[in-house]
Amino acid sequence: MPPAIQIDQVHKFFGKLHAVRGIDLTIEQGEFFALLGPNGAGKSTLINLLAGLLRPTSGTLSVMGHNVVDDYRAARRLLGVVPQELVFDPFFNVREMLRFQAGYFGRGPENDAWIDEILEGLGLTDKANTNMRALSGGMKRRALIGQALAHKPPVIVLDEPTAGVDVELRQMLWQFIKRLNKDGHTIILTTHYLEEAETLCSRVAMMKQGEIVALDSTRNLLDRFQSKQLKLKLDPNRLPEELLPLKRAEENGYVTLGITQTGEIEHVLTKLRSADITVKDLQLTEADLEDVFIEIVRGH
Ligand SMILES: Nc1ncnc2c1ncn2[C@@H]1O[C@H](COP(=O)(O)OP(=O)(O)OP(=O)(O)O)[C@@H](O)[C@H]1O
Repeated sequence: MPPAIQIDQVHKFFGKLHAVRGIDLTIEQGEFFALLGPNGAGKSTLINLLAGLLRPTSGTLSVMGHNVVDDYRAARRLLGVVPQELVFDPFFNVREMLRFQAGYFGRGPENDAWIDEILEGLGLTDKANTNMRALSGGMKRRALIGQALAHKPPVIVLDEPTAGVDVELRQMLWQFIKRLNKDGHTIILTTHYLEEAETLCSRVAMMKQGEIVALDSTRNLLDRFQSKQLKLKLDPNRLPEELLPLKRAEENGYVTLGITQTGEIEHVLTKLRSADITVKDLQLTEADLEDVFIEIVRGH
């Protein structure tokens, strides 16, 4: 079984700008994978390279074993990418647009049941006969996601699918995408909502300045980094010197300390007690993917 995605030593230059710097990445079939990184890290460039919209300066990329340059048609048919902009004839209604898109990739009437599923999964059933021009911005966005899925591709790339989308669609979209993943589709997601990546994705790559700076299971990333935060309400100017190295943040009268094990809480409290500092409130939270992300992106 070929991997869903195989990327070997890929570089991409835009003039002098080295946007993708020697990426190696294998994503197996059936994974729910997150590609994260700050603005300008190179995520969209990598996705555009996968979709054959850009050519790598060097290196190779393949989708389900098909090289995206030499075997473009086959690779493209196996991939569903939400386009940056809707490309459709404005006179089509939603169902016609989806059918047309599927037809472009060689699917015929046998695909109609799938199109019904997409319409339902994205909450578009009652808009199926509405002209594309007449859709609201949010509905157009749903149609855009539908367009990427219309030919039932085994590998689905969602680039910021929930940016600017309301809560209802977000929930609906995730339910639908989770089901597709359960049915065997490989999902690759880029998002700035790290909570989404944390709850949905089993493996994460973090990119920075064209490179992958972390690649691991979500669980390992969360475990590897300092995993707890202790928030204390106290006078920040009186924090004993021994505790300063643990300090991570200070806001609204709370000081946040990073700790690795619960046993350390006792140590912190003893120090505060002996310095005669009153703690007015105390909260203990697990670090999340956002903390890991900030730590990694800062550290490189
Ligand atoms: N067509 C292009 N021509 C020139 N430079 C480009 C082009 N596309 C992207 N870049 C540059 O390549 C770098 C990577 O951009 P890219 O859009 O891949 O980042 P990103 O990680 O997707 O960011 P964001 O989270 O903001 O979408 C940036 O410095 C960007 O300005």
